[in-house]
Amino acid sequence: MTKVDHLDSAKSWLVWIASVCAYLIAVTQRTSFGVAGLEATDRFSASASILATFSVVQLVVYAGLQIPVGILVDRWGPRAMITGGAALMVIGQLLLAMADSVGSGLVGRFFVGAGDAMTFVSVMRLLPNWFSGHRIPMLTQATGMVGQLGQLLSLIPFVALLHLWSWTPAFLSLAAFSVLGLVLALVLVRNGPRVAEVPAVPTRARTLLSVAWKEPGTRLGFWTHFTTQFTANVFLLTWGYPFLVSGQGISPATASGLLSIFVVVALVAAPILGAAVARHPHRRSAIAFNVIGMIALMWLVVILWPGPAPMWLLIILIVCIATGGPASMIAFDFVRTFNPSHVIGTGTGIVNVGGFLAALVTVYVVGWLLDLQQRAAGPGAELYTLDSFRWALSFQFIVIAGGVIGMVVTRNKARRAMALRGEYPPQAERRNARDIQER
Ligand SMILES: NCCCC[C@H](N)C(=O)NCC(=O)O
Repeated sequence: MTKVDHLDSAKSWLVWIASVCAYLIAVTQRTSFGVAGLEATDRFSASASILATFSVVQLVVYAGLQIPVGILVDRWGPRAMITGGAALMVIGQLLLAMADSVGSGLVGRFFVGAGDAMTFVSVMRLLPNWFSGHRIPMLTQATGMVGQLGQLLSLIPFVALLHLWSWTPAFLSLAAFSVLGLVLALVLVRNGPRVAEVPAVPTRARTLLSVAWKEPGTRLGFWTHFTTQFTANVFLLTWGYPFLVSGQGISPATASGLLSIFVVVALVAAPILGAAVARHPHRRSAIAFNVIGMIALMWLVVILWPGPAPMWLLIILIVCIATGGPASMIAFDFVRTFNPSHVIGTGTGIVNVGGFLAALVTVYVVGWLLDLQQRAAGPGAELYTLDSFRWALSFQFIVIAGGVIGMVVTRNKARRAMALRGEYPPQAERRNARDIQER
């Protein structure tokens, strides 16, 4: 087999399908605790803030492990990491199934977060090993899209099992589901010839990190992920539901319906963005800027709207925020195309911190601003009012502005580096410029 014969082969598709299934299973484990909130409150006699701690622990573990995981993917290969991640999730869900105190529950959730953190970066790392470049933008989007369906498995069959069988058997079945991920990774996932034939490249963690970070394209990816994805996370993970119900005054059932738009938009927008990125690789940042601009504009309109916003406006807002999810996958395309292959895992890990870091900071600051306004309004004041949400959610503009500055600065640096290598402006633009000069 020559170096590229294996690309886009039947085996490539088999490896991709198996690894995406492992990612879908990881997303199911990730989202399972969120849908078991009421049962968890009973089981652990927990308050709302203790329940929130479970989510925060998981997010912190996930974001904190991205860079070490990325480095390990480059050193050990994606297969070992996906298998190890599935094994950790089995342990985590077994612990959670047996847990009867907050402490033991948190340890279980820690293992689930750690295993989950090992999966996505590894799946992304497999793509350039098994597929040719023109297919990767679409496959990147498809990976994100299929993975998110794991959320539906939590929402429907897992919730049904929880009600039918109660806590322990339901979480044991999640552990069994992760065993399936482990077996799939062991039996079907292969790192691919490129990884197997790696020449003598440096594998010291510090070297991998420094090579990936020094590449402006990696930092462009970081800021792109940071800016495109965080508003969706903030909305879905914490503040969307109270903003819609208590701020905008819509019913809980309608609010849940509005939140489900996220899944639909992800399914529709992902192939469109994947095709756009594949056709116009030199317009990737412009595509991301357009999505960010739409999100910022719609938030501005909703926040400035006198009184509660009409339903059509809320729907447009949610469609724009939700498009940020698939748009964030552009960030991983930057990593792949700007970095040498031996640091793609490390670069992907760095980039994947972006959106989750921005979301963690924003979730916290929005909560803090809501509390602050309630205290300032005096005793008996309501925590969630439309006006307090307006001010608190405006913090997102600061994060967006910071992210856009990061993107512009790193994009310029990346373009300068490409120009030095004679790769920028792209050929078509160079041809146009020559034609104009010759006329
Ligand atoms: N269709 C939306 C997919 C968004 C995925 C997201 N950009 C991401 O970074 N995912 C990482 C993960 O571990 O799921």
